[in-house]
Amino acid sequence: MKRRLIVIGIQEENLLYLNKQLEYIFDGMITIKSITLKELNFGSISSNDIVLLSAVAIQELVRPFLPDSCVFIVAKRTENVVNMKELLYLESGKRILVVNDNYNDTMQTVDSLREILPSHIYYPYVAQKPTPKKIDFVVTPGETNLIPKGFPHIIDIGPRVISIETLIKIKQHFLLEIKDSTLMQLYIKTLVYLTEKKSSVSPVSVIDQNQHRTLNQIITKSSLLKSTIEIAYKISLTSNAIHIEGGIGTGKQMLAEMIHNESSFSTQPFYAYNCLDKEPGSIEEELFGSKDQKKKGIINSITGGTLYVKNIDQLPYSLQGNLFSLIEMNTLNRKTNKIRIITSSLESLTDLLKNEIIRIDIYSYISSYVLKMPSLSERKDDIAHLVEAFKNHFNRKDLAFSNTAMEAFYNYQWPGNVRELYNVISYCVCLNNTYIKPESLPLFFRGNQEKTDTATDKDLDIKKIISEIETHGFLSESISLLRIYKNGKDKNESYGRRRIKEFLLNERYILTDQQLRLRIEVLNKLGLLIVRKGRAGTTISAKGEHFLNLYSEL
Ligand SMILES: Nc1ncnc2c1ncn2[C@@H]1O[C@H](COP(=O)(O)OP(=O)(O)OP(=O)(O)O)[C@@H](O)[C@H]1O
Repeated sequence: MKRRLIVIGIQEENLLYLNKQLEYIFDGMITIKSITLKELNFGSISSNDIVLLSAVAIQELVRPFLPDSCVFIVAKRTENVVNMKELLYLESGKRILVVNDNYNDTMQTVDSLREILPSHIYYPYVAQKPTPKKIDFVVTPGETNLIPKGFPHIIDIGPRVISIETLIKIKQHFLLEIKDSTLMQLYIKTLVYLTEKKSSVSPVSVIDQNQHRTLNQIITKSSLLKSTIEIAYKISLTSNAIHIEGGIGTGKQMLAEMIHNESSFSTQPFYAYNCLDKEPGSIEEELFGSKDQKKKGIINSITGGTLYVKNIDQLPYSLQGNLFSLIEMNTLNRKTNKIRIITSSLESLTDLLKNEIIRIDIYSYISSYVLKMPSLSERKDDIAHLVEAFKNHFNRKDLAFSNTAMEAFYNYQWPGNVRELYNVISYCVCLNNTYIKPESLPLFFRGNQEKTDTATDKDLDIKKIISEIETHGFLSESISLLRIYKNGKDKNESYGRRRIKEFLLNERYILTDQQLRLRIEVLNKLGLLIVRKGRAGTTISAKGEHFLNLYSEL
C-alpha cells in the first residue's frame, strides 16, 4: 500500500485548515488523509503510514491506534505572519493581551508572538485571573468570541499554520526530492493562499474512513432520532434520492454515510460535495464540468456510489436544474441507476421551497424522502450517553464530570450540536485532570453559556446601543439583521452570508459583502451578535435578543 501522510486532529475545522496547507505544499507528491480523533479506529492507520499529530496533547490518545512500527511527528504550529500586517505596523512597546481557547495554546501563541515581534509586551489571558491594566490591544488566533468585554481594539491573526521545520521533517520522511529553499517558497505562498477567502482544496471528498459505521451505531435514546433511524433503514434499501435536514453538527453527513453503508451502493465510494461558501461558477465547474469541457466535473467523473450534496440551499437556482435532471434520470432508469444522490440543508425543505430557494421540480423528487436530524437541545437526554461514548472512545473511562459540570451541559443550548459536545469532551480529555468541574470547561463553552450572557446584560442601555449603531447610519438594517439571526436561532438554523443577503433583499436592503461584514462587525462589538468562524456560523447573543425585545417595546 502506498505510504500516506495521516493527519490527526481534534476539531474538524482545524484539521481542514491544516489539510489545506499540506495539500497546497505537497500537491501530488504525497497522499494526504485527515482524520479526527473521533473517527480514528484500529485499522485506520497502516504500519508504513506517517502520522502527523496536530498537537502534542493528543499523542497519548492516538498511541493505542498506531501500529508498532509507525512513524509519527507532532506538528509544530506557528502564527501566519501574513495575517499579522496590522500588528507589524504598531509602534513598539504596546501592551497586548493574548486570548486563545485554552491555557497551553494561549502560552504557545504568546511565545511565538514574542519570537516574531519582540518589540511588544504580551500578556496571556487567563480566565478567573485579573486582566493586566492598560491593555492597548487584544490579539487572538480566530477566537474573537472569547475576548472579555470592554476591549475595543481587537486584532484577529487567524488560525495557526504548520511550521517550516515540520514541513521539512515530512519531506525527509517521504524522501521527497524537493529543495528546502523551494519548500520555503511554497510555505510562504501558502501563507498568502490561506488568507484568501476562496481558497479551497479538492472540491469533493471521498470518504472511506467510516465504511464500518452503520445505522445501529447511532447513540440515542431519543424517540425523535429513533424514528429518523427507522425510516433511514427502510429507504437505505431503495435507490431513491434522499434529503436530510438538521442544524450544524447534528450528524447529517454521518447519517448519509451510514445510509450508504447499509445500501447496495456500499461497494462503491461515498462522495461528499459541499456547496457552502462557493461562487456559482466554481460550483458549476466542480459539479457539472466546465463549458469548454476541459474539466469534467464530479458528476461526469464518478461511475457509481453515493454523492452527498451538502447545503443544497447554496446551490444556485440555475444549477438545480442540472441536478434535477440527474435525479430524474436515476429515478426513471431504476435498473441502471449507479449513483444515489443524498442532499442536505440546515433549513427545512418546505421553508426552502416557500422562500423560493429551491426549485419545485427538485423539491417534488426529494421531498418524499426527507429525514430530520434533531438538534442536541431537542434530545438532551442523549447528552449523558454521548459523553460516555466519547469518554470510551478516548479510552478515558476514569474521567468524571461533577454534577454541576453536567448541569452546565444540560443548561447549555449546544448551537454546534453533537460536534460541539464532542469538541468539549475532547478538550476535557486533553486536560491533565480526571475530575471536571465547570471551571475546567473550555472558555469557549463558558463564554457562550446563555445564563452568563443574560446575567451581565440586566441593565442593558438600549439608548446607548441605538445611538452607537446610528453613528454608523444603519439602525433599521441592523434591526432586520438581528431579527433574521433571531429567527434562525429559534429554528436552530445557521445562515451563511449569502442567505443573509437574500433575507435582507426581501426587506429591500441591498448590501455588498463589505457592507454586510461591517454591520456584523459592529453588532458583534456591541455584543449583540456572536460571530463564530466556519460552520458554527454567526448567531444572535442573549444580549441581542434582549435588545430586540426592548427595541420592539419602544
Ligand atoms: N449520535 C451520534 N453519535 C456519535 N457521533 C455523532 C452523533 N451525531 C453526530 N456525531 C458526530 O458529530 C460530528 C458532526 O456530525 P456531521 O458532520 O455528520 O454533522 P452535520 O450535520 O453533517 O454537520 P454540518 O452541517 O455542520 O456539516 C461527527 O464527528 C459525527 O461523527
